[in-house]
Amino acid sequence: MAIKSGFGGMIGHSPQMLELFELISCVAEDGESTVLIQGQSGTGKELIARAIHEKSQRNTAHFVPVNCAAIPDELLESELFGYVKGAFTGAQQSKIGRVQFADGGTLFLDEIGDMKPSLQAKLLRVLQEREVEQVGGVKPTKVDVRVIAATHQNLEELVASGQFREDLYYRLAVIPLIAPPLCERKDDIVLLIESFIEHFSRRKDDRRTTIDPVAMKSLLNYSWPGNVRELENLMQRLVILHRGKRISLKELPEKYRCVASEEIELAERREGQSSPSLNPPEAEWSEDGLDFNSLISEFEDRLILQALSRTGGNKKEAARMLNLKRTTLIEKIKKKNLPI
Ligand SMILES: Nc1ncnc2c1ncn2[C@@H]1O[C@H](COP(=O)(O)OP(=O)(O)OP(=O)(O)O)[C@@H](O)[C@H]1O
Repeated sequence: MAIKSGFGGMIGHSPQMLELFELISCVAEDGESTVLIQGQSGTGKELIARAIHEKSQRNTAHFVPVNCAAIPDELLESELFGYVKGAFTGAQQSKIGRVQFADGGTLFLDEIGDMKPSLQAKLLRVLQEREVEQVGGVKPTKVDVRVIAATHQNLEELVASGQFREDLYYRLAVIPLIAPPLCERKDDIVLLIESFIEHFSRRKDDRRTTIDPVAMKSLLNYSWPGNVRELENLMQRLVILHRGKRISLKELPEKYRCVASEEIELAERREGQSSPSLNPPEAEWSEDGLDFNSLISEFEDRLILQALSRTGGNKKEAARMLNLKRTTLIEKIKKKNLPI
């Protein structure tokens, strides 16, 4: 489930993601070269492929995803290349395959490392000759597709062990892209959490679920082996179970509690203290009017403390959320002597 914002539905502001967005724009502009996306499961490989398609001139034709690992070997060939009437028992009429369906558009071959060798040879032909031959057919048909392949496996190792054709590997890897694992771009975690909470909250009502600083720190410490998919699923679960509440460490499932015991104690001590309200302070109108500067300053304090509490004390993130320069935020915290 993709969130409809960010770059082509991709959320991220870490240097790795910004670099990736730039690469996607270049690749989309070119429109022809084959792309190989490598990365762990759940890192957004399909989102990357969709973004390349959507931002390219091919976006008026189909984006056709095929998961090579999910379709049994014996069916994958006819799914990809189609078949002519009578090609095998049950082929009562001809059917075009997904390669042809993607004509003018993009064919996304997910889990390409699982494709069996005989199909790899047929795919190589599509890439080299730009033509496709249906199962049982005699005449090849010209096709104009951009192929984007993806895998969570190390294709170079598969080539070295003889499980993947070297010639196909080089044909696919004209433009290699890496989807970075979430643990290597922790800068994105807070942003992703906020986006997912907003997305899942919007469904029923506007009450917003929030994460307290220690729970946030714990989520930042976690290693995220399932990457963005795992984070997305956890946020969906938390929003459903604790709609509109403030989530603390105890609401997180056991494996996501990754802070030292001293911090847990500290969190428990802080539990008693109320969190700063985001509402503007009550204005006291007297005959002389009101103290404009101190009211504004008080509201400023609340906004800063809220931002820090939402980011687990991360000043860089808090500054981003407040749309302030990091140095400006640090100056304000010092000048106001805020309790952080
Ligand atoms: N940068 C991102 N911003 C927002 N959502 C993301 C991002 N990356 C991944 N997702 C979401 O995470 C989920 C998994 O993404 P996707 O299917 O593209 O990953 P994948 O690498 O192709 O996974 P797999 O290898 O298991 O097929 C999707 O719901 C997707 O919308």
